[in-house]
Amino acid sequence: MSWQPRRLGIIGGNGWLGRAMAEAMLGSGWLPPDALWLSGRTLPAQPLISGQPVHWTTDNQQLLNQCDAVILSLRPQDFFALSLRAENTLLISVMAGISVAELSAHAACSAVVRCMPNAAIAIRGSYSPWLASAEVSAAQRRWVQSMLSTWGSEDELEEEDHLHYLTGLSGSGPAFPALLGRAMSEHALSRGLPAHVVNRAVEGVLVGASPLLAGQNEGPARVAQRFLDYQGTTAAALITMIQEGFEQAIHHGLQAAEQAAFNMTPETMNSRTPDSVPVGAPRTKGDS
Ligand SMILES: NC(=O)C1=CN([C@@H]2O[C@H](COP(=O)(O)OP(=O)(O)OC[C@H]3O[C@@H](n4cnc5c(N)ncnc54)[C@H](OP(=O)(O)O)[C@@H]3O)[C@@H](O)[C@H]2O)C=CC1
Ligand SMILES: O=C(O)[C@@H]1CCC=N1
Repeated sequence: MSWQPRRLGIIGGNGWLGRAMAEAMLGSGWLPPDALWLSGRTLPAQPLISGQPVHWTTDNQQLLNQCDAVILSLRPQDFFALSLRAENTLLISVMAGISVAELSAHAACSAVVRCMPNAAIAIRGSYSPWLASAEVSAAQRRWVQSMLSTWGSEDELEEEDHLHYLTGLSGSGPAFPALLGRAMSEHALSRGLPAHVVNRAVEGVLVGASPLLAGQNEGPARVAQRFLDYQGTTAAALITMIQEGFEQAIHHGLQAAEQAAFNMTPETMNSRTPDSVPVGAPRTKGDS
């Protein structure tokens, strides 16, 4: 038996992720535009999604009344201020750190899905792990899987702790190669190389070479080991990076993200302002 909502809504539809999800679902032809409702606190300057007209509203309750499945895509710190009654709705949250129990209690709703996509939805390359409350039927789960497939790949999880962990690893993950690229660019520029060459060299590494790690190939640990065994210039770089704490820094970063996901309170949410820890100039305990 299959399950199909009459209409799908996205609360926070004009945000970074909300719009990307909508573009993926419409752009792939998976959802017709008249079956999509989007809401925001303000109406968008560009209302078309994938060049097609959809329903926009600033009234979340109107959206809830129209839709049998609703994605919550607002910032976690805005969630508890949201007035929501979604008794007969399949509620799907992409919000970091808000648990199934919190979603269910705040929205008066028992059929709840949490999933954690990432910014690669924009190119339909997101990895989106997800989990569902017991009240979500097998048919609804299959529908969720087919929706997530329009964003990229997916896996159903059994433990919410794993979703908290993956919020850091894969949800935040697209930022990590970007940080690596930034560090490489800064070093090359400081050595006087032309900016256009630096940009193309870094892009060649991050975008051109990453498919070497894809699916059926060797996997990152084997690739790194092959270069270490080669004992050439690459090994010189890798050994120094490892000795300087590269892997430890990654492990600590993933742990920090996991803790942030576990510890989503209005206080902690508002404390990570962009200039509390500037990228490229990490603060240590002694800094003022
Ligand atoms: N960005 C990412 O890479 C990822 C984000 N996430 C999660 O996705 C969620 C959305 O993130 P993101 O898209 O980046 O955030 P944005 O800030 O870009 O978008 C959030 C949107 O929510 C809207 N909004 C806020 N309050 C309300 C409300 N009461 N009613 C309706 N709309 C509201 C805002 O609309 P307006 O502008 O009109 O106020 C805004 O467009 C977050 O919970 C985040 O944890 C998960 C994985 C990856
Ligand atoms: O940085 C964030 O909080 C969001 C959630 C996971 C990825 N981006």
